[in-house]
Amino acid sequence: MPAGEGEWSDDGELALPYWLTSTEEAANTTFLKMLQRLPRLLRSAWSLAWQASRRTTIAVAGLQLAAGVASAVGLVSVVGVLDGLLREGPTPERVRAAVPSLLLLVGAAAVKGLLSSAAAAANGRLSPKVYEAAEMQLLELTTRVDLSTFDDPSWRDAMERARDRGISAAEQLVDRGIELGTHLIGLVAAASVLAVLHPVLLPLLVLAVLPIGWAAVRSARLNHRRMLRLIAVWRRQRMLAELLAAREPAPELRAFTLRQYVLAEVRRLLAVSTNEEIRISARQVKTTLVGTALSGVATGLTYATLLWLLWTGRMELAVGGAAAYAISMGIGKLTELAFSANRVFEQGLYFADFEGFCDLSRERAEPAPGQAAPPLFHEIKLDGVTFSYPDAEKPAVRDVSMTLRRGEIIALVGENGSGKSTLASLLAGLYQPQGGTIRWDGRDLTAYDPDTVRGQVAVVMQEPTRWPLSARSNITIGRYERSIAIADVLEAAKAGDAHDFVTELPRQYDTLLSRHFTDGADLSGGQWQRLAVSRAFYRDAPLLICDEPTANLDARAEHDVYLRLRELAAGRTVVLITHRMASVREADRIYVLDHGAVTEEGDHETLMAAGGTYAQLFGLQASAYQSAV
Ligand SMILES: Nc1ncnc2c1ncn2[C@@H]1O[C@H](COP(=O)(O)OP(=O)(O)OP(=O)(O)O)[C@@H](O)[C@H]1O
Repeated sequence: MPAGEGEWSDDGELALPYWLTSTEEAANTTFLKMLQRLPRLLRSAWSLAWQASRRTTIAVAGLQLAAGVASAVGLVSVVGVLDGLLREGPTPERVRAAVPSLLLLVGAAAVKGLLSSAAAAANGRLSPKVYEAAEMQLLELTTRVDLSTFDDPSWRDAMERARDRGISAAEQLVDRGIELGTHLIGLVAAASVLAVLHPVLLPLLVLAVLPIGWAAVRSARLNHRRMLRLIAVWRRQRMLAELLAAREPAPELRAFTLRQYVLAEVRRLLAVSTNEEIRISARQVKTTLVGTALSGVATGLTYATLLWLLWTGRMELAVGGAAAYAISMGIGKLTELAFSANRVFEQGLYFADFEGFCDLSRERAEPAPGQAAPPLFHEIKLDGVTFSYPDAEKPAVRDVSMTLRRGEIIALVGENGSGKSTLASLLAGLYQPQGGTIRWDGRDLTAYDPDTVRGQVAVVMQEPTRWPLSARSNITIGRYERSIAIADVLEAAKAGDAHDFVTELPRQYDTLLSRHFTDGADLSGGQWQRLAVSRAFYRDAPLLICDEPTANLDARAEHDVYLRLRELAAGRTVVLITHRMASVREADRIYVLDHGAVTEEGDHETLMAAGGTYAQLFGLQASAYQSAV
């Protein structure tokens, strides 16, 4: 904050954080729109089940529907029993008349019991498979989108929604779809009986259940809207909660006595979601109350009509008894149907999020032209390359032209945020430029399958990922598909200066590098970096990009790595990003970046003689060293 200009106010964020407003898209889905989409969603969920296991899907659907039919037969036979017992005549005769229906009832109940158990067993196998298929589909699409999509917050929100509820919704939708079908069969049975007994009872029955259905659907939509509104809050709260519980930030949290600050932020976020949940829950209770009251009135009306029919002699008592039973069964079935339709509707909303995310990710998937990049190249040429991150106002790299030849070491220097890492990512084929071209031996990179381009590049990232694998795997994942020769692993480890400390680990190369597991070990920042350098050596690619490979290294290790880089550069192209000016001295060509553009270019002597930014930066570091001695 500029001195003397007051204090930053964070009231704005406390009132309505900017990351909350992005979720204001909240539930534009109307009931009718959703109803139209439901058949398609049910189809997609079923196709996931189909992919997961055809036989189990057929078994589950067949058994459940057969159980539904058995239950319907049971219902009809109860009516037969009542009809037999309540008819006029001597009691033994009435009992005899009821026996066939009674036997049918018992048989149907037994068959239904068997079928339901078999269906439950089959479903027990199908559900986890659907979950697995949905999870795999999500991960496959997530890892196929181009890297810049990860910088797009709306895509990440969509991913969060899909992960949070969407995957389980796929599983649920399959289950609920079957349930809906089963209840539909039961309802058809009850309704047919009623229609036969007296047609006027049927519409009254529907009237009794409509309010419950309305309340259930409204309540489901309230829930879904709540999720849409809160998803960004949950995401942030989870991120902070994970930071509070993770090992890596634990020292900084304590060193800066940040505990109270972060806890207060988590509390604030939890309060936002708790208040919203309480608000929604109150609205849901009101909705259910209205639905149940209206339904009660309509049920009363139905029974009143039945009494009226009996009173006026329009219906016989025997039929009246059966009708009373059918009404009660019908209301039961209709209520079940309304609830399972509601569950389908609710899960459909979440599954629509899953489908939406999958569609979005398919749109953002990297184009993969069939042609493979050449295994070797002589020249990489950038021509007017420009790149902006999603939603960024200014390009991170603008109008950059440069040529990199085989055997050269090229250095990129510049202040923080000047675009060096972004340019390196473009060179590595991680991002596609929005303007200009990157050519390998005259061929535009976009003509090649991006994975095959990356296959020719080894990158040492600024913050290498700390893979929770063994030390050996941390090196060999550089070319995981290659069969592992011990000599190659040792050579790469020695080249990256990792061999010595790895041999001091409790299980040497087999040591698991994660403190989260028993017998796991953790490394220092510099040791992780040495492993990353070894991984890049092991990858043995014609283009090596080192984004501050020595930031965490001690002076001797740094010196050794640069010596080896020189050796490695023979026959390869090395791009080096570093703030240590002494290390770039040896580069064949140095590019100075400022606000994404190249402002100076040449070897060390040329740039020193030019007396520009490079000479200034170099002079600053050299004088710092000199004054220190
Ligand atoms: N993932 C991202 N999403 C949005 N903007 C980004 C992202 N990464 C970098 N930027 C922005 O792009 C610009 C260039 O960043 P870049 O990381 O390329 O700079 P750099 O020169 O490598 O910096 P440093 O020396 O600090 O590593 C910066 O303004 C930065 O804020």
